[in-house]
Amino acid sequence: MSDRHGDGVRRVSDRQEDGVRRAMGVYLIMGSTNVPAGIDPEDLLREAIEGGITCFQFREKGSGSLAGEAKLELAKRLQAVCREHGIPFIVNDDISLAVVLKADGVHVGQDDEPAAEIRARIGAEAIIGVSAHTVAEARKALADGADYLGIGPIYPTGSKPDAKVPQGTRLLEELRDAGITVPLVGIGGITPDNASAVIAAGADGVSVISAITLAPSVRDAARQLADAAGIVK
Ligand SMILES: Cc1ncc(COP(=O)(O)OP(=O)(O)O)c(N)n1
Ligand SMILES: Cc1nc(C(=O)O)sc1CCOP(=O)(O)O
Ligand SMILES: [Mg+2]
Repeated sequence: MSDRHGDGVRRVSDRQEDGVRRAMGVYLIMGSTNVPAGIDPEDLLREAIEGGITCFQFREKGSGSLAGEAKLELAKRLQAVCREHGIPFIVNDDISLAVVLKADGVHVGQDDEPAAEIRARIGAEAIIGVSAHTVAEARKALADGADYLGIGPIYPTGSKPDAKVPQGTRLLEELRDAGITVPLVGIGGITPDNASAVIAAGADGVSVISAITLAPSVRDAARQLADAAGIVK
């Protein structure tokens, strides 16, 4: 841990921050409800990794999602695939699950547990991602110890019924103009066609659900997003 930004807040070390920045490149989010019928989530994840994703978030949420033992089993299977390939495995919302699995990190929103409390539960080395929709929310998340920020929705999304109004790339630009240097990832309605605009606005990467999970070729979609994000293999 280090107080590299001189603000008294403990975050992952400089070396880890470089790793987090790289991991933001193409950040796939998926739970069982995002996977087309007849496809094994593990196979979809493997194909996305072949295509070049750099981070994975397990987000088991919404109508028809798994709970209890079934959720735990799916999370373990997907974490094993990530481990095989050196891809960070991040858990959405469910801090207890992240602790049980010794996940690489968690992602939380404004209505979830504050980052400062999460750090004490998941340990010094784990990555904490926080969603922010304004510069003020971003500053608060960073003061609480967030290691990266998820900024969205950039474009309209069909994957999150309670998503806020899309705000384009404006906040990414504002955050960089305000001197905020932490890793940022754009989210919401991002596709291979618009991903480069998100990077040009200051994001270190793009986070997607449907652009990969619903693509005719998962591998090609991941590869196109990696190209748009400027990822050099
Ligand atoms: C990378 C990333 N960015 C933003 C979100 C959204 O988180 P949140 O606002 O908590 O909403 P839910 O995903 O929990 O519905 C995210 N999950 N990942
Ligand atoms: C999980 C999530 N969070 C968002 C936010 O704006 O915070 S948008 C979103 C869904 C992203 O899915 P897709 O890539 O299919 O648009
Ligand atoms: Mg959340």
